Amino acid sequence: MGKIIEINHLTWQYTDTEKPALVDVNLDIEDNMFIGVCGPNESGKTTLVSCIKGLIPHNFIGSYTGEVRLFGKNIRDLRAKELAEYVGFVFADPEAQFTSMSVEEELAFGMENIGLGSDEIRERIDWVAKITNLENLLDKSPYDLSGGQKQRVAIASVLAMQPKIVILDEPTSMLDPMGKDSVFNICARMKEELNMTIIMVEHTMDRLARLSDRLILVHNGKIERYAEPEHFFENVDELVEMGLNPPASIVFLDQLKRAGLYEGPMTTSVEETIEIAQSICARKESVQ
Ligand SMILES: Nc1ncnc2c1ncn2[C@@H]1O[C@H](COP(=O)(O)OP(=O)(O)OP(=O)(O)O)[C@@H](O)[C@H]1O
Repeated sequence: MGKIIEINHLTWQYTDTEKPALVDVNLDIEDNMFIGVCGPNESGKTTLVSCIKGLIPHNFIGSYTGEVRLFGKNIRDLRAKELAEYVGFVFADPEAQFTSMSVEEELAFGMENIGLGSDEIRERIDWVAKITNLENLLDKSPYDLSGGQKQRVAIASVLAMQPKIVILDEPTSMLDPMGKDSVFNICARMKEELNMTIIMVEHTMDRLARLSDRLILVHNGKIERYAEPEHFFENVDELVEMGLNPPASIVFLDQLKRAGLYEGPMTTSVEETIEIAQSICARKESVQ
């Protein structure tokens, strides 16, 4: 698997602000990964993903040093059309993305903009509507849908463009638990079945940690940690100090470690955590 995103010594400061929002960021992301991005408020998460989408520096004013490369090409040299083919972006507020009066038109919009033919557009609409379970809503106004349905429309319109990378910035923050589940499930399928690279900024750590191949911790504009979940959660105290809310299974295993009852690796899987707890109980019973 090759690197598809490379960030080298990236520092970015929005104009008229006192300090850089990102400071000397270095990051490599490989193909077909699910990357979870977490960190406290105002730490630089949205800024980081905006740099990967090329919104920074193309659409913002500020000072930019270092470089971001997508598929080996400097993002500064990529045109809007190429960027749209490489990277799709889903916002927290799906309505911010809507431009049409029906779901079907909404899904077609981006494809019409890049000049796809009507047969290709029809085929892709049917394909994304199936994946995101929107088949019965195509003639509805996107504004009349539930929060979860709206977010599925936003994701479907990004999927229809078939980008290699999909970035989602707090996509579930406005959704109820069912809406959250459906967004997480669709994103998992996008990675597994469509081989996309998913980068998700998210505060719901439990679900994010379970799906992610790697987690990034952004703190004060820097990448403080970039690791597989098992290693990411090794020092729980430090994460809590930095404003994170680790998943319940991690907090539980950390307590077992402190009590001298467990020495193995951390896991975010509920099933594995139960097995660990059961084996500790069995050990204790056999000693008594
Ligand atoms: N358009 C902008 N103009 C000026 N400063 C900005 C702009 N957007 C973000 N910032 C500043 O950059 C820093 C990082 O903000 P950013 O939105 O990237 O953080 P975040 O981790 O995504 O926050 P949150 O979790 O609250 O959404 C903050 O200090 C913020 O005030």
